[in-house]
Amino acid sequence: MAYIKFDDSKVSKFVQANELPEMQALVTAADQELRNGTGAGADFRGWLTLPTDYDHEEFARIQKAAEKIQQDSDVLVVIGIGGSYLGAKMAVDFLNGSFYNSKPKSERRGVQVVFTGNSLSASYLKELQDFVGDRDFSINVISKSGTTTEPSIAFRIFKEKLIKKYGQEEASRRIYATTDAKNGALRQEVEANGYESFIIPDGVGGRFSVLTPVGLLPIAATGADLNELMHGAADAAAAYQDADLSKNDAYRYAALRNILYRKGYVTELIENYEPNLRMFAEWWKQLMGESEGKDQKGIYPSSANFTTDLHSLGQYIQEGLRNLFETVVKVTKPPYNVDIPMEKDNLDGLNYLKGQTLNEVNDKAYEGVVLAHNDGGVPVLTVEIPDESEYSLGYLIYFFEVAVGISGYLNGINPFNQPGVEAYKQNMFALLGKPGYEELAAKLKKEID
Ligand SMILES: O=P(O)(O)OC[C@H]1O[C@](O)(CO)[C@@H](O)[C@@H]1O
Repeated sequence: MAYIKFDDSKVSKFVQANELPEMQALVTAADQELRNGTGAGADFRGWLTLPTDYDHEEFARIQKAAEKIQQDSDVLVVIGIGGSYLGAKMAVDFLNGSFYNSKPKSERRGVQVVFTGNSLSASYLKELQDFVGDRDFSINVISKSGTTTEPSIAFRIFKEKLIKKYGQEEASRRIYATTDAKNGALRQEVEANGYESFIIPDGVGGRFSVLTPVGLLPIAATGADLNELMHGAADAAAAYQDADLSKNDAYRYAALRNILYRKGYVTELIENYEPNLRMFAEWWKQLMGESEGKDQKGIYPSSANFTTDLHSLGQYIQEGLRNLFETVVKVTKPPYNVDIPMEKDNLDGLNYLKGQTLNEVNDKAYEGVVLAHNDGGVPVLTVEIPDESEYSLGYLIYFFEVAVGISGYLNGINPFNQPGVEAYKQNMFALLGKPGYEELAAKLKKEID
């Protein structure tokens, strides 16, 4: 039986029986492009084999570094943006729950892990500095280029704090840099100051890098089991190899979302019923959006957190513009369950829930929502994982990574580049007065005035 249960029964009202088989030839062609490297962006397929083909010496070094951090620090400050942030944050939340950082030390497997360098908010940076306060801390700065503005500024600020507290030598021992093997500003700084460093492999783009040191060091710092994470991803890599749509649910998901897209369902909402999967949605949005939104086409990836958003977005999903479809990531057995107390007076009328746990109530909400939204004209796909273990997360990550590779080729784009991200950066550099941008600065100034 498949480890991830993929349920597409709630798209049958919207997709004719012949449509999926008709996609098989295209999926087979997309599979060949992906596997044989004949598709666009082929140099960035390193993630395909990553779960089994990684640097084991470096993997062991990451675990050692995490142990050292756990011994000498209360907090690990992780600095990065985009693919150098979202995967790590998503995994830390998924595996450790919503209140991990607030738990007393004795109830945590690892150190507190906080994230910065993912915005230009001075207030956030200040609040985070105050949060770290006088406590012992280390830094994991993550940047392939080393020149991305947001993490570069945050790194300067936390590096200054680290040097003030420990002096240059000890500060250098508390900085872990995850960056390119040879190139970039951060690599230069590593060489100059002797920081311990980990490598972002060349063939793995930022949004596919969660199973590289980019994600692995912050995850390990929380005490999570990296071997199980990689094991889950490796088993998924083996499970999702067959191009046959009847045997490969990740490919089936890719094909169905393309069928829906061509009918006008141009927005996909990734949904969860567990708050610690909120960041999973953010990771998925980058994976899908940066991979597919190009050449003036692509599904717009959005998200909703249930049941919370049923009381805000629920109205729109039920009755708004009919261009939405939903993909629910469902957890069969969340880590905890809660009994609902019965009250003698039953003033709120809740005693009808007698004998039902909160997880059962949540499951009924899911079932009710799927039926209601389906009736309202919204196709719903469900990707169900058994639990919130490291193994399941590794499996799930790979499911969506391989699906977006196939999906991108089905839609005739290069799923592995992100040229559009540069546009705002160029303008920002010009407006900030960065040397080399004088001409653009003059042009923008005219437009602004
Ligand atoms: O790791 P870097 O070079 O700081 O880049 C950060 C992120 O910026 C992007 O290049 C564009 O958003 C992402 O793909 C990448 O993950």
